[in-house]
Amino acid sequence: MKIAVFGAGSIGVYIGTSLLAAGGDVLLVGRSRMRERIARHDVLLTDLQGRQMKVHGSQVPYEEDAAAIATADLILVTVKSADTPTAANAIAAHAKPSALVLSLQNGVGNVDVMRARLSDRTVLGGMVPFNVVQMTDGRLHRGTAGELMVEASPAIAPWHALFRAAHLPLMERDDFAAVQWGKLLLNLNNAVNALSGLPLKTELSQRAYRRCLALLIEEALKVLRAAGIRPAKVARVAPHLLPMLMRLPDAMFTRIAASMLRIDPEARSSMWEDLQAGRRTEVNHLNGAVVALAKQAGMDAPFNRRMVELVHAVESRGGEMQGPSLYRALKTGMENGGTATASN
Ligand SMILES: NC(=O)C1=CN([C@@H]2O[C@H](COP(=O)(O)OP(=O)(O)OC[C@H]3O[C@@H](n4cnc5c(N)ncnc54)[C@H](OP(=O)(O)O)[C@@H]3O)[C@@H](O)[C@H]2O)C=CC1
Ligand SMILES: CC(C)(CO)C(=O)C(=O)O
Repeated sequence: MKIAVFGAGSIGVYIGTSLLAAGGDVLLVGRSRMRERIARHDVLLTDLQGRQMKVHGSQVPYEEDAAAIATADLILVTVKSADTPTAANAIAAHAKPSALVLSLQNGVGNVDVMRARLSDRTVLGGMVPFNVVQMTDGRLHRGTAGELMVEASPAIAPWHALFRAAHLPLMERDDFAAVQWGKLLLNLNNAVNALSGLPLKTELSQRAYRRCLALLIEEALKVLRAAGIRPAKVARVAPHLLPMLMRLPDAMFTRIAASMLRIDPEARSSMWEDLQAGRRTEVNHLNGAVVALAKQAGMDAPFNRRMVELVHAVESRGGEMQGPSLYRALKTGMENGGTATASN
């Protein structure tokens, strides 16, 4: 049974190569940059537990033509959210009708986007709790822990053994919308992290950045409550405790929330990687999803709205923001509703 990874970047190559090394028949579909990188460096996967795995580049099937997914029985979609419509169109054009499509993306809207375009196929949601960064030395480094979650379905049954063999067990969840919102609350840190320019651990160790995150999560929790959505606990801390924990002084946070800082010092958010690569970010699909849900519920979400503006300003002009400036900029948005500018 064949697996195609559609959008082989950080997550796609990490998961695809892990499945390949575990004996899976895997094909990666992506861009020339990654194909060349794999040919040059092989694929070296490392993680925070010190595990290392090297797969020779010549053993990693990598195609740039989407038509290569034609023989796949499982298609893992690992493009960024803005590319989901293109991925769905390619699947509609080339994949077997029986192929199972599994989105391993952040955000709450990708599965619906694909289902709308692939109404005759099975499309499931998946959630990747851990972080993978492309290091300058060619490694793909997993910097946090956690198990993959997937929407419960009989269609996933044939794939459990392979994922388990690849040290990527799949946890089936009946409450998948809640899982996605639970993950999205954590992803509100992606923008804070990207604007900080710092590794996740350094950023989260600074109260000024955590206070920004507390504003964003607290607002999102209010919006979710108004919309009747209960986010699931997808990490060690329950969602409603996050704002209080984030606001603790550094010494207390380090002690009480030690598990949240169990992050490799090199780990960064995927949005930081986008800014570094000069790509558009997923901010519209993360903080923007809170703003959109607020609108549906007849509310406003000014902190998340402001965050979307700040990230767009940095996407076009570059720059980083220190914690206190970012906090002031979020609060300014609340008070004035003005247009964001990136500053220090
Ligand atoms: N990185 C992480 O640690 C985590 C990421 N996620 C989520 O996983 C998803 C993937 O993230 P990540 O792996 O970081 O993203 P990447 O940008 O590293 O990988 C996506 C890849 O897909 C390529 N791509 C886009 N469109 C196409 C297409 N039509 N055909 C072929 N290739 C295409 C992109 O190329 P190009 O950019 O050149 O278009 C890019 O190389 C996102 O939703 C992210 O939020 C979830 C948890 C952790
Ligand atoms: C794992 C996590 C939460 C790390 O920030 C992530 O989802 C991302 O980088 O997109």
